[in-house]
Amino acid sequence: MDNSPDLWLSKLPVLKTDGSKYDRGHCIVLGGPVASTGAARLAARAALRIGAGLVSVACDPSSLMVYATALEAVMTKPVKDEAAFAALISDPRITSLVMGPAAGINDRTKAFVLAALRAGKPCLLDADALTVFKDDPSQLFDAIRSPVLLTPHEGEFARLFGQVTDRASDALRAAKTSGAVVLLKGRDTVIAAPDSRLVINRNAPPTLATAGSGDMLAGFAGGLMAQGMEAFDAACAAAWIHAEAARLFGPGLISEDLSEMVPQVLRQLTH
Ligand SMILES: NC(=O)C1=CN([C@@H]2O[C@H](COP(=O)(O)OP(=O)(O)OC[C@H]3O[C@@H](n4cnc5c(N)ncnc54)[C@H](O)[C@@H]3O)[C@@H](O)[C@H]2O)[C@@H](O)CC1
Ligand SMILES: Nc1ncnc2c1ncn2[C@@H]1O[C@H](COP(=O)(O)OP(=O)(O)O)[C@@H](O)[C@H]1O
Repeated sequence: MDNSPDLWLSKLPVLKTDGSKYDRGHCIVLGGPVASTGAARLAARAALRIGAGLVSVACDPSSLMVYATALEAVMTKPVKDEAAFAALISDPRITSLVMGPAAGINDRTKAFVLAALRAGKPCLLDADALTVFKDDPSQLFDAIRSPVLLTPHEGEFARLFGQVTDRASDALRAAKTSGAVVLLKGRDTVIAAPDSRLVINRNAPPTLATAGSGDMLAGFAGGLMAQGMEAFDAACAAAWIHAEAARLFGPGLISEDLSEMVPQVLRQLTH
């Protein structure tokens, strides 16, 4: 089935007139090391723009100053180790986690992902949060119990599930194997659920082939999950909104522009 707003428009978060920011969810984005903070910052901004009430970047104390000076509405939380991270996300007001964009391919990222999955929070895993399991993908699949969305590009997909040959059937197989919703990125993005739901997103322009656009997509989907949207619906909505934002912006797009186009896309969708 092709993706369109008909599939998820009625499930987009609706604001309570007397609600507070806490009613709109709190998304935690895992920050990376000091030399590569951009990807998590893009994802955090995207999560905020799509409507999460609060967004925090959780990062090592050594990179805190970079995040703290570069971010305004997004908050920062220093977490020195896995125990500190587990304590942070145990707060019931934390409603989703986005992990992976430039997080680092190392044991720390792996331990934090496993801690997040143990906590049972809705999790979006992308980029390095997938690559860290390339030597033992079953360690990741065995840990998946909560609602999880995996958002690999074809290179990341191959590390966990093998080379892509048929995008739709490979994504479905991956969703069943992992127990997670799988969003396989590309010109046409395939979204597959373990219960065999399958949607193909076809409105993406080639201007999206630019560094960081996948990080923005992660933030959009994670931000919708923070507001209570189910992982599959959040993936479909995020993929469509991401592509529509790029289409409306037109030539010269850089990833930063995507979050700034969200108000226009949402206005068109909801009026
Ligand atoms: N501003 C930033 O800080 C940015 C940081 N990024 C981070 O940089 C790290 C490396 O990301 P990469 O995406 O380069 O991934 P990787 O370095 O993990 O993989 C790239 C390799 O995968 C293979 N591949 C196959 N299909 C591919 C496809 N459709 N797209 C890309 N590669 C494909 C290629 O062999 C390519 O060399 C990640 O942590 C990522 O989050 C990127 O997101 C770009 C922006
Ligand atoms: N040729 C293309 N046409 C349309 N969309 C594309 C094209 N190439 C990449 N994209 C989209 O751009 C995004 C790239 O994400 P990703 O590969 O993770 O990049 P990055 O790691 O730089 O963020 C994905 O959403 C993907 O679907």
